[in-house]
Amino acid sequence: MKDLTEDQIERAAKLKGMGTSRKRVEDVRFTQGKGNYVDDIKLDGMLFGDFVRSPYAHARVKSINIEEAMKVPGVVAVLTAKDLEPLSLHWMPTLAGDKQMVLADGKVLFQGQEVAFVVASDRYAAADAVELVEVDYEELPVIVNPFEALKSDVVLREDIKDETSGAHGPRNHHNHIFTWTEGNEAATEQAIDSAEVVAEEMVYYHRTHPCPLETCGTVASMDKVTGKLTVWGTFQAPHVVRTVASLLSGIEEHNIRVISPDIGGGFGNKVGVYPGYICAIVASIVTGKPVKWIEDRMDNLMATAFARDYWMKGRISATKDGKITGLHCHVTADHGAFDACADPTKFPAGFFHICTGSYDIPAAFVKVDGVYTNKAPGGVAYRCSFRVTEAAYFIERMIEVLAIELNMDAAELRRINFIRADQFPYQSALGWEYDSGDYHTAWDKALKAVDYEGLRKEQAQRIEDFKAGKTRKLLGIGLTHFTEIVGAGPVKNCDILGMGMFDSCEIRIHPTGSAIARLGTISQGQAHATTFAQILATETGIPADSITIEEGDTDTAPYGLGTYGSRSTPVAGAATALAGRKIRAKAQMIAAYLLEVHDDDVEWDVDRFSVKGAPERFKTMKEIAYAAYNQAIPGLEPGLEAVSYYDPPNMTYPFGAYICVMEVDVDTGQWDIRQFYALDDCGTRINPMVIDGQVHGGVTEALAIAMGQEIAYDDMGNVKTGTLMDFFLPTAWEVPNYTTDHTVTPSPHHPIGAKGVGESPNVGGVPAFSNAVHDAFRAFGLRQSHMPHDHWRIWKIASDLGLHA
Ligand code: PCD
Ligand SMILES: [Cu+]
Repeated sequence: MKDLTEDQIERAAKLKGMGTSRKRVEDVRFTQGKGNYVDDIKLDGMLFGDFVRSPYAHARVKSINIEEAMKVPGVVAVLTAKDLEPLSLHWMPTLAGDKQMVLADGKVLFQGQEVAFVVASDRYAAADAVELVEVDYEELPVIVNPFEALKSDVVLREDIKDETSGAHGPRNHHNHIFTWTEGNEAATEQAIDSAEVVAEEMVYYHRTHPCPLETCGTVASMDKVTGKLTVWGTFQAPHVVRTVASLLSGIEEHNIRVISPDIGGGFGNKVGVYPGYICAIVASIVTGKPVKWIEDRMDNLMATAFARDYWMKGRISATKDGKITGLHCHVTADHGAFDACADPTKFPAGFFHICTGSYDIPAAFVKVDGVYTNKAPGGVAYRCSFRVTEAAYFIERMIEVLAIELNMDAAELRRINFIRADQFPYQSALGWEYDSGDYHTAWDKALKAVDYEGLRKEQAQRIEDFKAGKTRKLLGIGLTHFTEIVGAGPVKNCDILGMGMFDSCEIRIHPTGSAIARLGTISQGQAHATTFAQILATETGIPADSITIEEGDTDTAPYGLGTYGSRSTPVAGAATALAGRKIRAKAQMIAAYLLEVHDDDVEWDVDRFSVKGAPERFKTMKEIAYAAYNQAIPGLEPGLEAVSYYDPPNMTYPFGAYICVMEVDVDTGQWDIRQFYALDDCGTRINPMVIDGQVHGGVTEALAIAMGQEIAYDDMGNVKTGTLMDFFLPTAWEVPNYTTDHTVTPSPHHPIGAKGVGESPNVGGVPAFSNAVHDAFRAFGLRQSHMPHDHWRIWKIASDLGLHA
């Protein structure tokens, strides 16, 4: 690249383009309480809906009596499955190819399941009436353990009990959903059988929940005069909701308008379709009035979109010197009552087969068995693309266990096995093509930054002091090197219910040189309005401050598949850059005409086109935009607009090196994070400050998951952590200071070289925290213990290891 002149540098700075820590433009309204969330939407004559939910995890519904409920002043209707049946809406398709009850049809399968929908003139009347709906239940045996489910005679899903095959192939038991495999089993078994060293372990990643600040909700408004249905909602994929709503209801798609207003955090919780959406829409169609449904916190934790619940049985083999030769993994995946996982349709276990991680493993095999239990459905990517955090946790634990088996330093074991920079693009044994990476550079930088050797010395001293009775606190050094896989697409193998996973951007430049761009994605806090404008500023030379970014209204935004799986930057970000380049291509022709030279004789210069060799002769983007509308240019149509639909050729593979230094108190189980270092490589960085914010947020969620957050059930299927008294959300009290760092290895196939980053900190953070706990006790014989590592579990580890004598 040519060096920029001082003048060019000055002009570029004014654009606030890529690489600038531009302040988040959306925060002006968020910090002043001027956001506009679903619950802020208030329409004339609006009714409110609320659910009667099952107190039982498994029960037959013998009868539902709504008589008393209907007597509550203000109650308009009480919907049950019987009312939805004539519309064929008592069941709905799930994203995973299963079907799910909208309202209990004959029985309930998890605690908190939707049984009836009360519609009333206000929230309070609805809540009062919910109490008065009488449901006669007959309790059935409850199964909360997936291993037991596969042995039990109890049939959970009676509706499909005789079906020997489901959306993802054969079922071998009435509580079995699918078996899915990837890799070469024979070669893997052979590698493991003939290996010098083998480590085997069961790694459990517990059930948790995204728990965004704003719960899920919707306002549905059927205008019987125009025939138009408008639905506001907490949707991470508004266009998909529109298409699905059209297919289910028979209302033509142009008569449905779906709007995602401001969203108070998504984290995967708002990808799926929930009964509340369907019931609000039906209620609005039936009553002809707008109907609002907003979950309370307990509804949200109990009934929507859990994450994880993966039992991962692993075997990893290596030579005596630590070169890994094979990896085998069998997952028992607890999907709850309905298979409602949010994954691209062809991937029932998401991208779990990224589980060879950052390592060059010649032979690998994974097998995933999906199982029904009496728990809530879901299986969402709580900040981890699709099952990538499970994969990263698995491999990063297996590496630690192998290091113990080899009696080797875990940092060194990683270094020996990293995919080398010269191996990219790298073909993994489980079928992925990693686009780019430089793991050794990142790793060395990370180890140096924390003074790894010094830390190990300190740890050794601490162990001695502990044994000598001088301290009761141990020191753990949690290492992680993760590889993420984000940006679904490619359409050829990624779709949701048949809808290919491309994304889009549409730009309109106004005559005075400012612009609006609309995208198929939707921000839930990620700052898209800030960062997408930066991409366009660099591509078109229009200052970011003069560009409005709009998302989330299906009547105006181009079709897109929404925001989750860190796909906005890899897919919509690429569409944005390419649409910007289309604008520039037309601008070049206009500039050449205005400057009276040939198209090829002008060149791009930050915010203008200038004549080659005569930079003092130029037309700025502002001038070009004005001419585009107001000057007749032979052979060119007026206007300056562009649209781009982008189907990515591959996913992007961000990576990072995280290190957590933790002290644990052997007697109380309390932990204290002394240092957390996070190095992320997400390719070209659009907004370093936004990236830092993403990392802070993601590591904090990782801390929550690793150290305490859990959706726990008792044997009766009761949710034990259904309120924020029991469900751990970290506050400023628990959250440590983070040190962020980066390397930059651009994606070779992305127009601006960017990879996603939003999910990485969760993918890397969870194993870093967990490995720190394990590492603290390694010298005393700990191999594996299950998350979340709350104070009780850490105390229990110490107790089991005999450290409380
Ligand atoms: N290289 C780069 C990359 C990136 N970036 C930035 O950062 C962000 C992010 O991105 P991404 O990664 O692409 O992603 P998105 O797509 O946008 O988003 C999504 C994610 O995001 C994250 N983050 C966040 N934040 C907030 N605030 N909120 C929320 O909710 C959230 N979520 C989470 C999640 S979970 Mo899933 O759904 O589970 O699948 S997925 C997810 C944005 O703004 C962008 O622009 C930059 O700058 N650069
Ligand atoms: Cu996930």
